[in-house]
Amino acid sequence: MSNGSLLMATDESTATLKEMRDGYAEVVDPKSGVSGGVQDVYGEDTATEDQPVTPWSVSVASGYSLLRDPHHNKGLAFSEKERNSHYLRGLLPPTVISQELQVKKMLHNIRQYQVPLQKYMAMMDLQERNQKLFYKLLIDNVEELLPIVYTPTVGEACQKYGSIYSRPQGVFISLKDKGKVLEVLRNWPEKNIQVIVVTDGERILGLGDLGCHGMGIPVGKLSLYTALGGIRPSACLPVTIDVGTNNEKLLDDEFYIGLRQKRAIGQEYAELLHEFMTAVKQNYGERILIQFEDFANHNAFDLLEKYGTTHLVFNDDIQGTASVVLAGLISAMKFLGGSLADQRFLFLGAGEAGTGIAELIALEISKQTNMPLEETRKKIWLVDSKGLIVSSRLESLQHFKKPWAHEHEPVKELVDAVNAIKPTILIGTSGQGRTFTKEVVEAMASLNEKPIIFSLSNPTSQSECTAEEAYTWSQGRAIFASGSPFDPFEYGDNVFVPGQANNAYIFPGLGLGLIMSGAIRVHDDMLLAAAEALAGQVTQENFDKGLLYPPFKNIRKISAHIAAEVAAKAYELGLATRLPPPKDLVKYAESCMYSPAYRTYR
Ligand SMILES: O=C([O-])CC(=O)C(=O)O
Ligand SMILES: [Mg+2]
Repeated sequence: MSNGSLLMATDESTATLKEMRDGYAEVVDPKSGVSGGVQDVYGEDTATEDQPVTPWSVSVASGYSLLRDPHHNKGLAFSEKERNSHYLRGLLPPTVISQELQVKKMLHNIRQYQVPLQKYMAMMDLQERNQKLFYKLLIDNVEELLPIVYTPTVGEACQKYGSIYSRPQGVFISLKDKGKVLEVLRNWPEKNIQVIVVTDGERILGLGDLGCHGMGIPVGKLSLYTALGGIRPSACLPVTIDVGTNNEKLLDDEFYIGLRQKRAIGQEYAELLHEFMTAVKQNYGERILIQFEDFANHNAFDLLEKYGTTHLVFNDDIQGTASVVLAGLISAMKFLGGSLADQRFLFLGAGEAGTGIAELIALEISKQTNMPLEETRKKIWLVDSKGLIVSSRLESLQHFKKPWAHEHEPVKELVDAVNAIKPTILIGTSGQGRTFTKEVVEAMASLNEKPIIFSLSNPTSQSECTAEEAYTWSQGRAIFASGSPFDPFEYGDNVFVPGQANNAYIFPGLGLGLIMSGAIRVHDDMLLAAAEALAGQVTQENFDKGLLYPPFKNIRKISAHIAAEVAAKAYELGLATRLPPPKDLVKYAESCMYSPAYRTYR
């Protein structure tokens, strides 16, 4: 499966070919010389528990097996010549069609489904059947299909993963594999992995602990690595680390696919994670990119800190989200006037996304103004489940919240915090739907001519408010963006197109930039560079429609620009190992991108 050659000449396959020849010799009747018959040639029927057989197969990508190999299958698009030379004659109906027509047909089929989850399943099915067609369809129709393979539908898919499960995707590493993680990785058919997205399923989007069913997230994120960032599918590895789940509903669910036990914590957890991190580097080398995704706060920050100095790691929820939000704010400043240093920021939610964004904004302002970070942080306030984070709470705060405990009276409710802090920018990263109430949005609108409101929690059900609510309650004055997509909304004479402030804008380009430069570490300056590159792609025309981000339909071009800036930063910081640097980084990024066009088989 790993390459285009027809025969995989591994030691194993040579051995099995020999067995096949031996087996064949037995069925030739020595007297008549006639072969055939009903003999159990390979001893499979007569095998017993103590008489094992070899489950061998010969990996020749032709004929029937070619049609079932998702990397090479082209379905009805196999040409006459290919059908002749690859033993496909008769295995396909006579018509030969183009990939374009196949895309048209699939899109038509997918549109027939009323239920998004059915569309998701049809897409997953296509990915398993014909990988190039899947990516061609996704790339050519990214705005329509992103909400299917990604948020919000992927959230529902994870919630129902056990019921819709048909074929395993990615690599599952559970507590049972302790001591054998390297072996597990070696079972994966592809050897040249460049990027891993890994979750432990404890905080899937804003949906909480979904345990092993979190696998939908690494699978979805990596589809975007390929579709949006052009990383080859064979270089992408989705991983779920199963240490149990504390979700009682799942533990009682007969279709649950994971370990039925409470989550391992402490040393047991740390040891499995460490074995994984070590095995990954041992198996794939120093330049393998590991993206942590949807870990709970208590592990996410620790893992990033622990492995940030030894591995090429990046936490999408902390750093990717931070970079995309900063990009939106940079473009808001460009069009509204003013600078980030003039703003007051209030967050609802002080977890990975909230504190990650806050820190990157503080860093950017510090770079822009030469003010020390401790000072720029004071422009940023966070509210968590206990209210405004203030210095009187310092003792009891988790470590990642401490930098945000400023001098202030305690304030319990968000709306009171809005009135007390008077933010110009309100950002929701709480994972709690409907927390930007009418009162909150109205308070923002009474304080600001153009209130900037970001409802970032995913999927749509967890969004702090809807686009309609933000525009209506602010009388059409809000500059709004959300983590999950909302349709354009008509208000008065205007149609507002809400921006999607989702890390999907950043991680594919960031990943491509890291990979193409051979970077060995992720640096905060690369996140700033990515944010600036993304903001640089927003036009006046986009902004006039209410968009703080460029449309997703141009995402490959956008990713190439982000990749180029990230790679440039990697070279500048001395963190790149692919030398010498290419002359034109944007062109180089584009030239590295995977194409879903069919190849012609000789
Ligand atoms: O997956 C998404 O849509 C964005 C994200 O990382 C999250 O919400 O955890
Ligand atoms: Mg995430």
